[in-house]
Formats: sequence, C-alpha cells, structure tokens
Amino acid sequence: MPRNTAFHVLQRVEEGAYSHIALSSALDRAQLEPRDRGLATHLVYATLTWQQALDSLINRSLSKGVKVDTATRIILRLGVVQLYFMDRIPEHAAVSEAVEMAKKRSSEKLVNAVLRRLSKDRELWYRETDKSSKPARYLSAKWSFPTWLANRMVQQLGEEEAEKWMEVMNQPPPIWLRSRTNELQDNTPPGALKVDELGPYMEGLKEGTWVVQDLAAQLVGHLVGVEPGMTVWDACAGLGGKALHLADLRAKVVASDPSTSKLDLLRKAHGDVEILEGKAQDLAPTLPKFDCVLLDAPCTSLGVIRRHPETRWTRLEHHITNLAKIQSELLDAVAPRVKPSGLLVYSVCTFTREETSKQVENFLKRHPDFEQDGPFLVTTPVEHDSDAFFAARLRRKS
Ligand SMILES: C[S@@+](CC[C@H](N)C(=O)[O-])C[C@H]1O[C@@H](n2cnc3c(N)ncnc32)[C@H](O)[C@@H]1O
Repeated sequence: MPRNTAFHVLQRVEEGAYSHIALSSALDRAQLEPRDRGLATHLVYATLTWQQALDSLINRSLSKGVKVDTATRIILRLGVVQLYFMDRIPEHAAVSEAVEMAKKRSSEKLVNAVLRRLSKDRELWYRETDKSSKPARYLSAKWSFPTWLANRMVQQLGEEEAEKWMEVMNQPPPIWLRSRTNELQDNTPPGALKVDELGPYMEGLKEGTWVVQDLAAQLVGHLVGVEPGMTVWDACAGLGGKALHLADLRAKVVASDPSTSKLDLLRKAHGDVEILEGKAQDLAPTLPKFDCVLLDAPCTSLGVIRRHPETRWTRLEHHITNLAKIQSELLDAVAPRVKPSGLLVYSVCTFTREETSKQVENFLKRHPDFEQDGPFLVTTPVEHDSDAFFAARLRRKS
C-alpha cells in the first residue's frame, strides 16, 4: 500500500503537480497507518531527490534500445531507491513489490530483470565520473543535482562547502514550529522549536497555538522589528506564514497576494490580518504608506529544495534571470509605499547572487533614497539546519 501511494504521487508529480500537495491528498485518501504514511512519504521524497542517480543506474541496466514508459520508470525508480538509498528495506521486499506493481502494466519481466541486475554497490552511479577534471560534474552525479545547479553552487560556495550543502539538502528537512502563545520567549528566536515529530503538537496545530514554520522564515519575521501597532504591508503574503507571525507580534498587517486559492487558506487561518487580492504592482498605487513593507518575493526557491525535491528538476537556470527581473519590478512598485524613515524588508528562499545581494545592490543604485540597515540575514542548511534564506532591511531616508 505505501508503495502504491508513493507511485500515484510520483505519477502526479510527473504530470506537473507539487509533491507536497499530491502527497497530502494521497495520504488523506489512503488512510494508512502512521508507519506506512512515513514510508510512503520517505519513498516520494527520496525518489524525487535521487532521481538523476536512479535514472543513471536504471539506464545502464537496460538493454540497448529498450524504451520504458513513464509508469514503469517510476516503478523502477521506486525499486532502486529502496535498494540503494534506504537502509532498512529488505532487498526481496523492494524487488517483489516492484514486480507486483509492474504486472498491471505488463512490464514485470523488465522490472525484475533490471532490479536483479543492479548489484547493491552504493557508489556505482558516480564512480565513473571523473572527479579531478570537473568537480561540479562529479558532485552533480554523486548527489543527484542538475549540472547547472552544481556548477553554480561550486562557483558560489567553493567545492567543499557545495558538497556539504548537497549532502544536507538530500536529507529529510527538520521540523520547525512556532509557538503563537507567549511560551518559549527565551528560545532563539523567541517561540521557535525544532521537533522530531508533529504527533504531540497536532492538537495545538489544529487550535492554532502552534504553526509549522521554518526557522529562517521566523527569523525574517523578527527582522522587521515589530513595535506594537506598527503598520506593515506584506505584499506577497501567499498562505500568510509571515503575515500571521507579524500580526502575532502585534503589527497591524495588510496581507496581499494575487493567488485566490492561497488567500482562501489564509482566510481560514487563525489570525488578525486584513486581506487584499491582487498583484503588488496593481495594489501599490491604491494603498497608503506603511511603517514597513515586506516583500517576500517569488524566487527560484533553491533554498527549500529539501521540502520540494522536484524543484531541482523543474527549475532551470534561465528562471534565475526571469525571477530576478520580476523581483526588481516588485521592489520598484512597493518602495513608494514605505514611509520616510520606514523599512522595506526584502526576502527570498534562495541563494543565487542575482536574487540576493546583487538584487539589493541594484535596488539601492536605482533608489538613492534608501540605504541598507544592518547586515543581510543569510541562513544555510549546513550552518542553521534551516532553509537557505536571504533577507535585507532597507531603510527609507527621512
Ligand atoms: C515566497 S511566496 C510567499 C510566502 C509567504 N510570504 C509566506 O510567508 O508564507 C511568494 C508569493 O508571491 C506571490 N506573487 C507572485 N507574483 C506576485 C505579484 N506580482 N505581486 C504580489 N505577489 C506575487 C505568489 O503568489 C506567492 O504566494
């Protein structure tokens, strides 16, 4: 059952669905025991994470010229991920369940042959990649990152650090909670708690006394430096993670986003924020000036790859330029809505230079009435066990 659930989710992801949304509705439908829910989840995330390595192993085991349909490839990926990347699954269970699933597609002979041919040699997929000549190619093969991304990470972080990031980014993400009551004020940041499982907090999550929110996102909320009654426009509020945090800190928040479905969910959340629907560029001329505008901008989301593993295959290098352009248009549109001496907080869940430090540098060149206020907030999965985030405080001169 968990393998079938994982199979259906992976099929939906192949069709363009987001893994976390497809997984959550498949788990609701399947009514699995907690252990099996865990296995289905792990299978989906590990298969998407290691997809490139899995395909490389599968392709070398297929006889020349043999083509496999998408469903059979997914069954093969699920089989190989269990053999190579999941320690506690007995080999016979991985193979026999894959063969069983393949019967419906009449591809059981091929699945059986490929899985039996693949000896359990954990370095097989990258050993033949030459480490000395092209470190990025080697790291791409070893950690199952697209070559363009491995290249960028090596250029930006250096080879050693890039490999540390890749290793951490291939592991399941930590679970961070935020207390919405006055508890845990001595934690850093106040209210943040890393937990091993959600079980004990389910009641509080339903009641709205806890929310799931990554450490980095919580730090962005604190970066605003809310004083009670401060007016804030969250111009890209999405589901409202940061808007609700700011309201909990007693800011008066206007939350807007062009996505109706996201705002519908935000309306159902427990929290005191005013909601407006629309693009920031269209709303800006209709709004007053605020003490702070938060622009949590759409970005390449490369810093949250652990939570959305399909991003590493759907994201392409040219998206960086496209998104950087949108971010600079959004920055220009919202800047006039910041009061003199007020703040513009710009944040993105990614680490490319174009979307982070260069974006801010270019903004300050276009807007000499703003200045950088304090150091950038930069979190990394290696240093903080959080998402990779970037945020900047930009102060409008008085
Ligand atoms: C990084 S997400 C926001 C996450 C949210 N702030 C949170 O903390 O949960 C970026 C959001 O920007 C929105 N967006 C896309 N284009 C936009 C535009 N032109 N104006 C305002 N928001 C936009 C997307 O719908 C998406 O919800």
